[in-house]
Amino acid sequence: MKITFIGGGNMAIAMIGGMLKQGFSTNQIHVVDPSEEQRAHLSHTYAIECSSPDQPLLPSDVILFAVKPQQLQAVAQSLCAQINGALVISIAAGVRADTLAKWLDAYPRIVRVMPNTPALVQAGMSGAYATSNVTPADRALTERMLAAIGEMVWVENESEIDGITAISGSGPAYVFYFMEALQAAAHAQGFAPDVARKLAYKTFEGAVKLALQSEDDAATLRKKVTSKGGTTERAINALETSQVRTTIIAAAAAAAARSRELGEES
Ligand SMILES: NC(=O)C1=CN([C@@H]2O[C@H](COP(=O)(O)OP(=O)(O)OC[C@H]3O[C@@H](n4cnc5c(N)ncnc54)[C@H](OP(=O)(O)O)[C@@H]3O)[C@@H](O)[C@H]2O)C=CC1
Ligand SMILES: O=C(O)[C@@H]1CCC=N1
Repeated sequence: MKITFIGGGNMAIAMIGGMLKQGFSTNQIHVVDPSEEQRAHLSHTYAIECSSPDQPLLPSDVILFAVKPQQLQAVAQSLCAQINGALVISIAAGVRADTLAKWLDAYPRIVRVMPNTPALVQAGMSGAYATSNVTPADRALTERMLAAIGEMVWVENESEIDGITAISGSGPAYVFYFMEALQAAAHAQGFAPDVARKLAYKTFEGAVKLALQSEDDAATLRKKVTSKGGTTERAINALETSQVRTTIIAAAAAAAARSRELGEES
C-alpha cells in the first residue's frame, strides 16, 4: 500500500509517526507540503520522501488530504487530474464527501476519516464514513491504515462525523486543557514545575488505566474516591457548583456545531 499525504502538518505527522512505528515502511509514505522547512523536517525525522505541490504526484493507492478545511477546495481542484484511481481519504473537519467529490470532478471513491493526534503513539481513535461507491477493498485499506494508529469505528451516516469530531477529534485538546489546569493547581499548592507535571500526568495515566481495565463505570470509580465528608467531596462540589460538567457538554456541542458550519461554508 502506498499513501500520499497532501499536507504534512500536525495531524499528518501524528498519523505518519504512528504508522511507521507500526510496521509501515518509509517507502510506502509520501508527503506533499509547500513548506521547504516542513519537508526537510519530515524527511530528516522520518526518512520519507517529500515533494512540493508543484511537482507531479507519485503513483499511490491512497491520496489522503490533510490540509486545513479552508485550503481543501483549491488543493483538491489543483490535483483533480492526478487522482488516477486512488482511494481518496479526507481528514478535513466539516467538509462533506459530496463537496469534495464535486471539487474532484465527481470523483466517486471517497472516505472521510476523523482521526486524533494520539495516533502518534498508536493510541488514536478514528471515525470513518464511506461514500456508496467505496469498495470492500477500499474499506479494508482504510481499516489497515487506521488499525496501525489505534482504534476505529465506521459510521453509517455522514452527519455522525460531526459528533466524532467534537468528541474524539477535538477531545485530546479538552484532556490536555484539564491536565494543564491540574498541573497549575499542583503548582499553586507549592510544588516545583517538574513535580507538578508528574503529579498531574501520572494521575491522568493512572485514572485512565484504571477506567479502561475496570468493570465499574466512571461515575462508580469517582464515587470510590469520594469519601463522605472528605476532601474529594469538597472538590467535586466546587466543580458541580461551577457547572463544569454542563460546560464540557456545551463545549463539545459547540465543536460539533462548528464542524457543521465548516460543512456549510465549503
Ligand atoms: N490537528 C488535529 O488534531 C486534527 C486535524 N484534523 C484535520 O486535519 C487537517 C490538517 O490539520 P492540521 O494538521 O492540524 O493542520 P496543519 O496546518 O498543521 O497542516 C496542514 C498542512 O497542509 C499544508 N498545505 C497547505 N497548502 C498545501 C498544498 N497545496 N499542498 C499540500 N499541503 C498544503 C500546510 O502548509 P502551510 O502551513 O504552509 O499552509 C500545512 O503544513 C485539517 O483539515 C483538520 O481539520 C482532523 C483531526 C484532528
Ligand atoms: O480543531 C480542528 O478543527 C481540528 C479537527 C479536530 C481536531 N482538530
